[in-house]
Amino acid sequence: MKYFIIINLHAGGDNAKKVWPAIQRQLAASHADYQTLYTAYPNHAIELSEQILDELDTTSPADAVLIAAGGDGTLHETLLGCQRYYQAHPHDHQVPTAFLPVGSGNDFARGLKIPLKWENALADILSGATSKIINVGHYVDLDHHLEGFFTNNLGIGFDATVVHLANKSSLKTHQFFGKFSYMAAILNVIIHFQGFHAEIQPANVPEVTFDNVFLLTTTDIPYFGGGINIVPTASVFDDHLDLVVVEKPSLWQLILFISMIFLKRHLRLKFIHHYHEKELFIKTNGNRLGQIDGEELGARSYNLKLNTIKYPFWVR
Ligand SMILES: Nc1ncnc2c1ncn2[C@@H]1O[C@H](COP(=O)(O)OP(=O)(O)OP(=O)(O)O)[C@@H](O)[C@H]1O
Repeated sequence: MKYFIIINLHAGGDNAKKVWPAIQRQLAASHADYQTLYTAYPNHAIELSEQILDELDTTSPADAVLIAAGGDGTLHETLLGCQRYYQAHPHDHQVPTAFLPVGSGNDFARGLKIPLKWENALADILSGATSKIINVGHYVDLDHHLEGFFTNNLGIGFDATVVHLANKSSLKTHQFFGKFSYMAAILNVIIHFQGFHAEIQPANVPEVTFDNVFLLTTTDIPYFGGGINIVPTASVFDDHLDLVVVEKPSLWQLILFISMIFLKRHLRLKFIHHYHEKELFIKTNGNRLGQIDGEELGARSYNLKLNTIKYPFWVR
């Protein structure tokens, strides 16, 4: 196997930089044939994966594996580059991507049961993993004729507002206080959040309208927000997406929601709506923040079509 590692040394509040020498030692001890590409700026992993696939197209080694080393953002960018490349250059054999989790949230690794200890994750990549088809979330912005992908989730409302506030916090990059910036952001959003209007159109089901939405998240994996088990049954191995709509809860409903999440029974609550669909249409009103795999989408109204596309993933 020839491994192409795209590493974001800044992932996990520079955790990737700290562990990179040890990763290189494990690669050498395993006699792995690899090449490293370092991301130099945000979104660089998109270009790097396109560049690798372009080079591989001329040499076409069938035994190549791309490794995204970083957090969920680095994986998102790497897969986005792959999708863009193969959309422009359709190919019978697509190079699989693996994930080495050295970031902070690592929801994708949790969702696919990839070991959170990078030593074990790397050992799996180097031996035992094979190429398996996963279903990556795909959205089309119907108003702006744009499209994109998500490996984890696409959220409008509560989760996106938390991401936005945490990103603005001066504590974000601090190894210890970074976690508190998220907690402070969550508390702030819960107190001040104004519900919004949303129309949902699942395939083959009549349109549903909600007037006071708190959280509207479409997920490809069970987790969001750094380990919250929002849809325990969600899986990238089926071609469905899971949508969770939470209407603005009262204080006691919020306490109930949080407690039931721990029991994995929150989806039975009356003010929570769960859809498991191959295709979804979502329309929201007003200036609302959105997030995709933990990255901000901006504040606007959304008019989206969502489904999944298939991609080979290198996993045990
Ligand atoms: N050289 C760089 N300098 C600054 N930012 C970078 C660089 N390379 C990548 N980035 C950006 O760093 C951001 C965070 O990366 P990533 O999501 O992988 O780590 P994380 O936030 O620690 O992990 P997680 O998303 O799992 O919480 C991404 O938006 C990415 O574009």
